[in-house]
Amino acid sequence: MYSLFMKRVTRMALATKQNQNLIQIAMLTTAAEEQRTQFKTLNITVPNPFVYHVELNRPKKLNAMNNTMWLEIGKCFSELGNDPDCRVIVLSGTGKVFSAGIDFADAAQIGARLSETEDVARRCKILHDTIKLYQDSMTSLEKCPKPVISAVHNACIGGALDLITAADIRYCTSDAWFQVKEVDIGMAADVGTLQRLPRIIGSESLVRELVFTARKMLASEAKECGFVSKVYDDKDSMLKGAIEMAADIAAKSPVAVQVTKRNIVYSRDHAIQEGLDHIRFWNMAMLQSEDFMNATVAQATKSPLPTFSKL
Ligand SMILES: CC/C=C\C=C\CC(=O)SCCNC(=O)CCNC(=O)[C@H](O)C(C)(C)COP(=O)(O)OP(=O)(O)OC[C@H]1O[C@@H](n2cnc3c(N)ncnc32)[C@H](O)[C@@H]1OP(=O)(O)O
Repeated sequence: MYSLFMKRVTRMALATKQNQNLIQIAMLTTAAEEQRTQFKTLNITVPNPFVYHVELNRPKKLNAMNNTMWLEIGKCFSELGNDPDCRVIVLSGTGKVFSAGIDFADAAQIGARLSETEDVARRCKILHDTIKLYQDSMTSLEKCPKPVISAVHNACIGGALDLITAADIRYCTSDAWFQVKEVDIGMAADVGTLQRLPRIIGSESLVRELVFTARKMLASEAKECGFVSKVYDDKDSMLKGAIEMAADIAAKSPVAVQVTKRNIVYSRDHAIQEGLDHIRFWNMAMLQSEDFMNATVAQATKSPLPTFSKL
């Protein structure tokens, strides 16, 4: 009699748990729906609990980055950075290519504004503010404490390469190619590539070759030099792999993952002792978190990974 009662209670508890999971996915989908409608150039979905998929979404223009897209990337990553329902972000592009870089039509509009402005100081202000806005847009990926996995297929040119240098993890398809195209349009790259690329690929010589010549780097070379960590046969398998990796990270303590990201970014830009000081101050607080206690007990007792509350 008692065991029958327990079986019923267990079944009810499981059903409640399943319902809770369904409710959670439904709530996340609604939140993503709200975000999706908010953006004109980005498509946002939630393929797994806590995993957000952001797609550059101007396929007819090969996801060229117009002013709206620069603005929306910054807004999107800063909002997801603060959203407790989001723990990891996969970034990809819809349509034929990942992105053809800056939108020429929008760049021409900036040119038109400049030509209407007579004074050099005012013209400089227009350019300064535009470059700053675009820089901040790219840096929003790095400032977002949630890991960003970029998944590139086919072309990734100019501004698009600036974008993925600010991501945490880079995957691509075997047909992907990368091009620091700026010198070919008569400018020095100014929104992140020159600063981040040398820190991603070990060879300064290769970086300089790529930025001075604007030659294409194919997927095989990108893998060989460590720019991407995985190459997939096609886009479907890449997105599946990226989302699986994201789900794996999302199951871990958000405290551990986010403090890790903040500190790896900080340590890249500081001396070793400064990095050590930084993490010491973070962890004198974070090691008191329930996540640390629960995860340590689970590891020590060979129990499954606990579930962690939202952060
Ligand atoms: C403050 C400054 C901050 C940042 C600066 C960044 C600098 C850069 O990003 S430099 C890189 C600029 N981009 C390029 O040079 C790439 C230009 N595009 C191409 O070379 C080709 O389109 C391609 C990627 C090789 C693909 O070729 P193909 O398959 O033949 O397609 P297309 O017919 O050329 O293009 C289809 C469609 O997309 C439009 N388009 C492509 N690229 C852009 C772009 N960068 N800006 C605006 N529109 C673009 C193209 O015009 C076509 O549109 P239609 O309406 O069908 O004509």
